Amino acid sequence: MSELVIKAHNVTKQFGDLKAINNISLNVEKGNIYGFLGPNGCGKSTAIRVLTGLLTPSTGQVEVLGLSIPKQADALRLKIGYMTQKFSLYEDLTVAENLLFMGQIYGISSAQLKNRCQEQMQTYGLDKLQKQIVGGMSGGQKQRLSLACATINKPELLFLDEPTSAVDPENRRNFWEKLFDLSELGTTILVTTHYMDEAERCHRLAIMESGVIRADGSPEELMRTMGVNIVEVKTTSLRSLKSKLIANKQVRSAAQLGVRLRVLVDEQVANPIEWLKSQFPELQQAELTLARPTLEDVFVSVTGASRT
Ligand SMILES: Nc1ncnc2c1ncn2[C@@H]1O[C@H](COP(=O)(O)OP(=O)(O)OP(=O)(O)O)[C@@H](O)[C@H]1O
Repeated sequence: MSELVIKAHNVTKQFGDLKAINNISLNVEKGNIYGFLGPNGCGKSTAIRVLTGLLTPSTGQVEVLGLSIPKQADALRLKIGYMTQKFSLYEDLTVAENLLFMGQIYGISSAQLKNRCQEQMQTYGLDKLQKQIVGGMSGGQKQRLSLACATINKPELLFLDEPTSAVDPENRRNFWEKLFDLSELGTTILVTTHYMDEAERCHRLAIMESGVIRADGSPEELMRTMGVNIVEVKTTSLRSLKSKLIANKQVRSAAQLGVRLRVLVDEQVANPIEWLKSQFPELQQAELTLARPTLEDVFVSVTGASRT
C-alpha cells in the first residue's frame, strides 16, 4: 500500500450529548484527493478540525503526516494548508498583501516570499489583480486567492472545507483543474462537499450522515458495490406511484426526475423490470429501462435520503 498521510481510527467528537463525528476511521493515501460527501450538519467540518488538530477528539487515534494529533498539532500546522468554509481573507487588504501576510504567518523568509507571492498570483490568475482590494472582488476571484493563500507554504496536505459553495459551475471546474495540478505534484487533498459532481472527481470518498461514515471507496467502487439495480420508469401519476413504490421493502428509493421516476431496486431481485411490473400492475403499460448508476444513487442508497 502507498504511504498513508492520514490515519484515523475510531474517532469520535462529542459536543454535549451530540456526537458530531461518531467512531469514524479513515486512511488517506499520499497524492490522493479524498472527499467527505454529506449534507449540512453531518460532521464534515468537525472531522477536518479534528484532523488538523484544531479540535481535540473525545476518543480515538489520529495520525497526520506521521504526527500524533492533537499532541503535535503545532508542528503539523506548518506542513498543511487549510481553506475554511468562509474565505478567511482580509477584505480591506489587497491581493498581494493577503498573500504576503499568509506567507509571513508560515515563516517564509522575506527573501523568498516576494517571489513566492508572484508565483502564486501567476498560477492562480491573480497577477493583474495584485493591487486590488479583496472586498471588491468576485466570488471566483476570492476563491482563487483563498487557494493561493492556503498553498503559499507548498503544503504536503491541503484541507478544503466546501471550497466551491460560493462560486458558479465554470469557476468550480477551473478550481478543480488547479486541484488536479496540485495532486499531480504530490499534494494530498482532503475536501468536503455536498455536490455529487464534485465528489465524483475525488480519487476516493467517504459518504457521511449524522456523524457516521456510511460508505467509503473510489466513486467507481461505490457505484459497483451499492447493492441495487436502477430502473427508470416513464409513466403518468408519478407522485402516487412513488409513494406505493417506496412502501415496498425491495425498493430502496424512488426519485422523480422530470417525467421519470428513478427507482433503486435491491440487487437480490433478479429481473427488476419484470419484478416491478408484477408487483405494481399499473406499470404494465409503462416504459421501464435499466439505467447506469450515479454517485447520487449511491448516496441515496446508503443514507436516510432513500426514504424521502
Ligand atoms: N463547537 C460546537 N459546539 C457544539 N456543536 C457543534 C460545534 N461544532 C459543530 N457542532 C454541531 O455538530 C454537528 C456537525 O457540524 P459540522 O459543522 O461538523 O457539520 P458539516 O457537515 O460541516 O455541516 P456544514 O456543511 O453545515 O458546515 C452539527 O449538528 C453542529 O451544530
